[in-house]
Amino acid sequence: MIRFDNVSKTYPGSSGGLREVNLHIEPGEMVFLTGHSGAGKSTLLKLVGLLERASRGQVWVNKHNLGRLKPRQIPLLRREVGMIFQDHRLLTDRTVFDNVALPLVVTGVKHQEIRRRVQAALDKVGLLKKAKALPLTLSGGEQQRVGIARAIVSKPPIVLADEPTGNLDPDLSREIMNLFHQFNQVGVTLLIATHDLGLIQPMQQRILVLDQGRLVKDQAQP
Ligand SMILES: Nc1ncnc2c1ncn2[C@@H]1O[C@H](COP(=O)(O)OP(=O)(O)OP(=O)(O)O)[C@@H](O)[C@H]1O
Repeated sequence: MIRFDNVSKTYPGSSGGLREVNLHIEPGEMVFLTGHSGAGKSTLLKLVGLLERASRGQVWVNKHNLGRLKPRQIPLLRREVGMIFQDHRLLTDRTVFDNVALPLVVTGVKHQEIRRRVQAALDKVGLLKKAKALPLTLSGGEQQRVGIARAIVSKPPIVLADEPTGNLDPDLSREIMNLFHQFNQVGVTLLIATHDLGLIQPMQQRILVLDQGRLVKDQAQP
């Protein structure tokens, strides 16, 4: 589902990035990505989500070689990858419904279908009753769940999350992890970057460790 062949990423004027990363994630896996601050976790996710391009090597996502994508194929790939960020990135002047609907609106899905799918996504994250609320009237955990609903509304086979529990207390963090686990149970491939080892160790999933841009450990599911 996700493959890195000798992938390096350099940023102009920075020693950070990724160095010769090789990696293979099968369909339906749930994988955690960890490592010190600046180790390259966000960079790796951005390469999968096409927010950055590799400097060397090949990134494959759902059978597409990202270095060879034609411009018209980019929106298609974006629909196949849902992204969740620590800071939610919600539009504060739009309702919860409108925020979740956004990925469908930009790809021209019909009004009725949008309604049905947004309701289904909000139901999954337990926020149907908040559809008309504005994001800033919600708690941090609820805002994060809106971000998750937006990431899954187009039913992507791959979901990436960058520090999704970074601002949440331990109970809410476990709630979010349970949600991810439920998505994984229905076949979604998940790649989740986090510092929070205490949260991920009990989940008994595969853990990848980055150190200064190198993949230094790939610890299989026990
Ligand atoms: N757009 C950019 N321009 C220049 N350097 C960058 C850019 N993005 C990331 N870097 C550098 O690449 C390195 C890896 O950054 P990245 O954000 O991938 O790390 P991270 O493991 O996600 O860190 P954190 O846990 O602090 O979010 C860092 O040294 C960072 O300064």
